[in-house]
Amino acid sequence: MMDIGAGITTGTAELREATKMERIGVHSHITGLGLDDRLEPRPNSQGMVGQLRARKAAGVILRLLSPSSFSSSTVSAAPGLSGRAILLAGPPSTGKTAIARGMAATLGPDVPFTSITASEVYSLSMSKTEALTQALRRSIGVRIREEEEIVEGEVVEIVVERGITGSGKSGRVILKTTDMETVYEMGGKMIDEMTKEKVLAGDIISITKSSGRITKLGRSFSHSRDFSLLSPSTTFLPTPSGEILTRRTVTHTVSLHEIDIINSRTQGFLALFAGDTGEVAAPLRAQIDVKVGEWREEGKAELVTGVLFIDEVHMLDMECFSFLNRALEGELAPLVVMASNRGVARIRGTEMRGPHGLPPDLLDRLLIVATSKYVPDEVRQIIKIRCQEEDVEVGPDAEDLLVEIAGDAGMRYALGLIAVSQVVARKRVKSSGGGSEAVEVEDLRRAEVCWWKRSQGVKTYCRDRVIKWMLCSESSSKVLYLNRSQRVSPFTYTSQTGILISKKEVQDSAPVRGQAGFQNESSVRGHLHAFLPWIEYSGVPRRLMSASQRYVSAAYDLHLYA
Ligand SMILES: Nc1ncnc2c1ncn2[C@@H]1O[C@H](COP(=O)(O)OP(=O)(O)OP(=O)(O)O)[C@@H](O)[C@H]1O
Repeated sequence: MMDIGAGITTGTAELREATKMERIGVHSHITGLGLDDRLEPRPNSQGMVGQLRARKAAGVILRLLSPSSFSSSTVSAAPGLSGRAILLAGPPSTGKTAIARGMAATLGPDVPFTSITASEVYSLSMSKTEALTQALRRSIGVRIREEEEIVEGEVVEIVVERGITGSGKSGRVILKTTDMETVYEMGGKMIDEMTKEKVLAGDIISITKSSGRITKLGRSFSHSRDFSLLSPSTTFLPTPSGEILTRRTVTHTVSLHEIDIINSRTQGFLALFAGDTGEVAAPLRAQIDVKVGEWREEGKAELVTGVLFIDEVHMLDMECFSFLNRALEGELAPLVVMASNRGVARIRGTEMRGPHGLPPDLLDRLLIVATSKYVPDEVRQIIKIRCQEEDVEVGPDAEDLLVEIAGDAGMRYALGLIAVSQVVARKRVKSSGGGSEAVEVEDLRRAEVCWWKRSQGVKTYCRDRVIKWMLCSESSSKVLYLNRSQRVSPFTYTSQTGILISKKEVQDSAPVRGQAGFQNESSVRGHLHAFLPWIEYSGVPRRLMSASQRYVSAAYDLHLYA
């Protein structure tokens, strides 16, 4: 563990050991924002399709944050800025998270990117503001420069001697450069490291003096004829020149949050791997901020402003919003990118409604980037990219159908069908004893039977709610028969509406007859919540639980608005 001073450590050695596992994820096809050097969006690049204006806006914002992310760019770089916030706003499945992923991929390798969903802040183990503080501090990097002493040279000889009892070992290694040769004594730990790395005479190695870490750089050209010791991946290098012991500057980037946890007495750095880091005491954070400030003044460290992405931001409540307002004004604030698919929605923790479920004072601070629905050609391209990513072959007719399904039931549903229909296609080939495994229309149709669309789910939801209400004797709700149409009885439409009730059950629930007004017709048709501003015998507004198509029957709540 590296100790920079005054007991504050950064633990970079352990952190660098962590490896990442790659897999095909929902956004794994996205490798950037698909912009050219002038920050102009290409129609289809780096896995991103369409949303040209939003992608360009995201690119410009990143430029403000991290000029170095566009090192090849011809656009002049602005100084790094922090504490900015943007809101990606648009309907579901229009690529808000995808754009955030593209931003993350565009940032330099040591620029931190943290992604959370707003509902993650609600936890029993820590307060909402602590969860947000940790997320914000994860998104600020501290780039630390250190001088390291390195021993680098070609191994001339390794000698290991064991004690008479066989327990203790000691030894020496002779290293050379073109200019000098030196003998180094080795203890047991160093010998173990050498054995682990399989170091032999003729290898070119470097040893970090502070940690004793050995890195095998390759084999010397002078040993290129030792065929028995060569593998296809062997790298040949010339014997190094100059001094064996050299100094070089190394740079590590760790996040403020990692420094907090490593220095927290109750947590320790292992908590970083467990994920559950618990709360960090405020005085410790203040101490770390002061120390980082000192390192900056001494030129040992610099701050790297990263990105915090908060998906579904409308799920945050008023307490979180006011905390964010203040946090964004702090010196150690990252770029905060929020996303919401809500239009006007209730601001959690209040009775007020606001655009995207956000309070006006936070909205004032945001740059809003809108995403819009895709045209069928863009949907087709996204589907093609995903098929390639998931390694699924789809026939031309099936591709047309997928585009149609995406328009009808949403992009996510169509993308979800790709992998599923491949399994169906494979089963078809197996049972018919041969044929192409490419997904065909019939495979998609079969997959559709098993996986419901959103609209089917809504119908079942409403049906379940209505049945529950009907069978509950103490329910505060009532059924209202509107009888607007003389042509139909209330039960003619049960299969269409999904309200699977028998005539008897409805009669048992003592319905009220009358007329009613509907505030929102589309909600009524879709069997969602809506208002009944009036019903025939009462001017008191009610909450509508569910209604059949053509307004023949409706279930409403008596108490809520009485
Ligand atoms: N422009 C795009 N280019 C490539 N893939 C895209 C694009 N837009 C969306 N996708 C893909 O479509 C799927 C849904 O998109 P995404 O999750 O980004 O939507 P969203 O706007 O965040 O939705 P929600 O509001 O429901 O969270 C993902 O697999 C995503 O990678």
